[in-house]
Amino acid sequence: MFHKIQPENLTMCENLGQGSFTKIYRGIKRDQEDSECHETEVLLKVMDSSHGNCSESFLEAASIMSQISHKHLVLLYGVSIKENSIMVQEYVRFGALDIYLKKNQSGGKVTASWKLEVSKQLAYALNFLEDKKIVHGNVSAKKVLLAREGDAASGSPPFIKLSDPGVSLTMLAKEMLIDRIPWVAPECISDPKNLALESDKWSFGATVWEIFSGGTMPTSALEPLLKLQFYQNSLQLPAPKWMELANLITQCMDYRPGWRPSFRAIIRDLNSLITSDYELLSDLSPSEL
Ligand SMILES: Nc1cnc(-c2cc(N)nc3[nH]ccc23)cn1
Repeated sequence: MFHKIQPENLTMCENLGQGSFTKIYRGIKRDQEDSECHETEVLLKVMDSSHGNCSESFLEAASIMSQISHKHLVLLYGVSIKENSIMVQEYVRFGALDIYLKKNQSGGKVTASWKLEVSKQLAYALNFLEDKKIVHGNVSAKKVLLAREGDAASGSPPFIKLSDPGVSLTMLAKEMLIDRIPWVAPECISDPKNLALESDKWSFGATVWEIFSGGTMPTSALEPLLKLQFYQNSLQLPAPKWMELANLITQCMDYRPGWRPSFRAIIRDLNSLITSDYELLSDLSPSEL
C-alpha cells in the first residue's frame, strides 16, 4: 500500500471540480519535519462515500501509481482513509490539458511543436508503464496535467504529468464506458476484461488527436447509441491535415489490438515527425520562411 496521512494534517481549500466518483480540491498538507512545520500545496481527491465498493479500486489504482516514480507521472503523497478515502496528490499548477487547450486555442501559445512535445512526453510516460507491464486504463487529455506552460519565445518546452487512472473501467457501468468513447479501446467496450497494455495505445491515439484538435472530440455531442455505432461501424476520427501524424494516430487506433505499435515505436515516429517539420521549413527558400 502506501503512506497514510493524518486528516488533521490536511487543509481543504477551494473545490476544483469532480471526477467520476470523486470531488477534487486544492489543499495544504502539513508535515512536522523535526521542529519546523512544512506546508505543501496538494491536490485532494475525495472519494464519494456512496461508492464504497469503488474505493478499493480507487486506492488500488493509486497504490500502483505510487509504487513507481517517473518525472512524467503525477506524484502521490499518500492517502487519508478516515471518514472517506482521500488521495493526496502533488498539485500540478496548470491543471488538466483538455481545459487548458480549450482556453488557449488561439493566442499562439499552443503551437504544433508545443503539441508534439506534449505528445512525446505522454508517450514517454506510457512507455515507462509499458516496460513495467502496468496498464493505465484511462488515458485522455483530461488525465494529462500541465506543470509548465513552456514559452515558445524563450524556447522553453511545456512539461506534463500523467494523472492516476481513477476507478478502474472494469468497475464502471456500461453507460459510463460508452461515454468514454472514443478514448476507451473498442475491445474494452465489448468486454472490460479485455483491458490490457494495447488499450493504452488506442487511448494514446485518441488523446493525440484531441491535443491536435484543440481539446474537442467530434463524438462528445453524440447520444450513447451513436457513440456505440462509431465502434460498431469501425469508424475512425477525421484525419488531421498533417498526414504523418494522421498515420500514427490511425496505427494506434487500430481495431486489432495486436496491430498497435509499441510506445518505443511511437516515440521514434514522434521524433521523426519533428525532424520532418524542420525539413519542411528547410525546404523553403529564405524568402518563404
Ligand atoms: N494533480 C492535480 C490535478 N489537478 C490540478 C488542477 C490545477 C488547476 N490549476 N486547476 C484545476 N482544476 C481541476 C483540477 C485542477 C492540480 N493538480
